[in-house]
Amino acid sequence: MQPMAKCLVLDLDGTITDSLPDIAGALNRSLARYSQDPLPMEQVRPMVGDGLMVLYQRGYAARGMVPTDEDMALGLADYTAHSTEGTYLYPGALEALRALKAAGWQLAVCTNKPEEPARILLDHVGLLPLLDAVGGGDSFPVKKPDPDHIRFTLEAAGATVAESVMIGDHHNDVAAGKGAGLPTIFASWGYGPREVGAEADAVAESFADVPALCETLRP
Ligand SMILES: O=C(O)COP(=O)(O)O
Repeated sequence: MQPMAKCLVLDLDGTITDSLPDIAGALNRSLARYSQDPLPMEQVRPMVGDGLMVLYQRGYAARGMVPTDEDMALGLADYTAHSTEGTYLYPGALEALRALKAAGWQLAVCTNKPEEPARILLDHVGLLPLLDAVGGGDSFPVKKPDPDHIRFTLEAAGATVAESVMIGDHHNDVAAGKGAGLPTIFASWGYGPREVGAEADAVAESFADVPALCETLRP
């Protein structure tokens, strides 16, 4: 029987792309509708990781407010329309992912960001053609830290848990990866606190480390 290809499952925000400026921008435009001062980017950073809806709830809570369903719907549409303006790939991402692909690895993104803006962003940075699946925060009935988000994404990629590795910068990524039975890599350049690295099987200091760590974790 043909062995299954190995698969690297990647988180998006804070792992592949620095998306914080556009996420904070959309949140602050939403708050501005209520004449609220913008939240500084450093205050928004730890609010990222549980999807856009939770981000809006956290951002509004910081101003003593609760977003309405309309705020959420407008926020998603506004973010989707502006998600590529100030968002960039982390250094070495394209090179590392091309190298893994050339070595026969499959690549899948598992993000809590809704699938539509995730695909727009991945297309914009030139990664979409390299990917075997994109599992967004609204693609399945669950999202990270639920391990099923990873399992469903792997299934969409035609890959198996037994041959896969997870990389992410957030506790949710490591927890979901471990819960699904994958070895995990902490992306130390992202938004997560350094302590998350202690929960993972390996720590990558930069994208250049990733191909070798994948081969070590799935020889
Ligand atoms: O949109 C978010 O809050 C986080 O998305 P991520 O899962 O790609 O980090």
